[in-house]
Amino acid sequence: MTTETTQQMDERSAQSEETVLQVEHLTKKFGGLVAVDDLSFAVRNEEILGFIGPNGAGKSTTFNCIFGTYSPTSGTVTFNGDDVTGLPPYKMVKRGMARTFQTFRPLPDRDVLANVELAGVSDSLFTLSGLFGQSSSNAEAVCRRVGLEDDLHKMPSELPHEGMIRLEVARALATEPSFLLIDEPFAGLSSGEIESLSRLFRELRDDGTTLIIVDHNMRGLLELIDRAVVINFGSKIAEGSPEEIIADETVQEAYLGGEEI
Ligand SMILES: Nc1ncnc2c1ncn2[C@@H]1O[C@H](COP(=O)(O)OP(=O)(O)OP(=O)(O)O)[C@@H](O)[C@H]1O
Repeated sequence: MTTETTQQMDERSAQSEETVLQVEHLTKKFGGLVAVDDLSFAVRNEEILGFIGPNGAGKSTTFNCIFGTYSPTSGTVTFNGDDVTGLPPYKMVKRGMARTFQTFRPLPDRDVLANVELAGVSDSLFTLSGLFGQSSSNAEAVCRRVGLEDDLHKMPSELPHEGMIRLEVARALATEPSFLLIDEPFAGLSSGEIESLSRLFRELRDDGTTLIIVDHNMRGLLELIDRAVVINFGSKIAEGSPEEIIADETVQEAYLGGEEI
């Protein structure tokens, strides 16, 4: 039997402290279809992890199992050291996780500021925080944070596409998360817009937020992320730095047939 040295124990402890999200042997079946198949990966504190895979690979299903929208068929999700498998989304939000949606969901009849304000107010605090104007000043700060300071009183429909994405991010940030799941932020954006949004994600990371960014193609993503996990048919096919991912033959094969790396 080998005995662990103090140095090894310190290293192991430092590693586990670094891990904020651990997905282990996650499987999600829809009837006979295995959408996520025994998937394991970890997300480290204050990194931007790219979660990449072709269309239908199982990215949204994994995302939904982490955030509690779906209960996994089997496997576990550990967040900040606690087993959170199957906890509903509102409990995940209370624990510091937030997400954006690919399909925008702002309240169409409220302006930008009100949308962010309402996203950040928990039911029990609604009246109290409204009374003291607390939620409004927080919401304004969040809008400034994401670059919507000149659009506070615009209706969502008046925002350009990039503005809508920023509003989605602001609504997620209004809950003061330490961990942010971002779903396909770059679809339909120009290179300049991708660069500017990437700057925001980097700033959030540098301020202490951990991010997972999901996308089916890698345009814009590889310059932004610290590491990537690539999945196909519900299973992990590669994990590593952007350089390692680009050079990976299995990834290249998965992306043959029209998908862009
Ligand atoms: N609620 C559901 N019921 C049945 N099948 C589902 C459900 N959600 C997803 N699937 C199936 O699970 C598989 C993985 O889908 P998922 O949406 O997770 O992939 P994805 O990688 O997010 O794809 P995309 O990039 O197109 O969003 C697909 O075959 C999909 O049809």
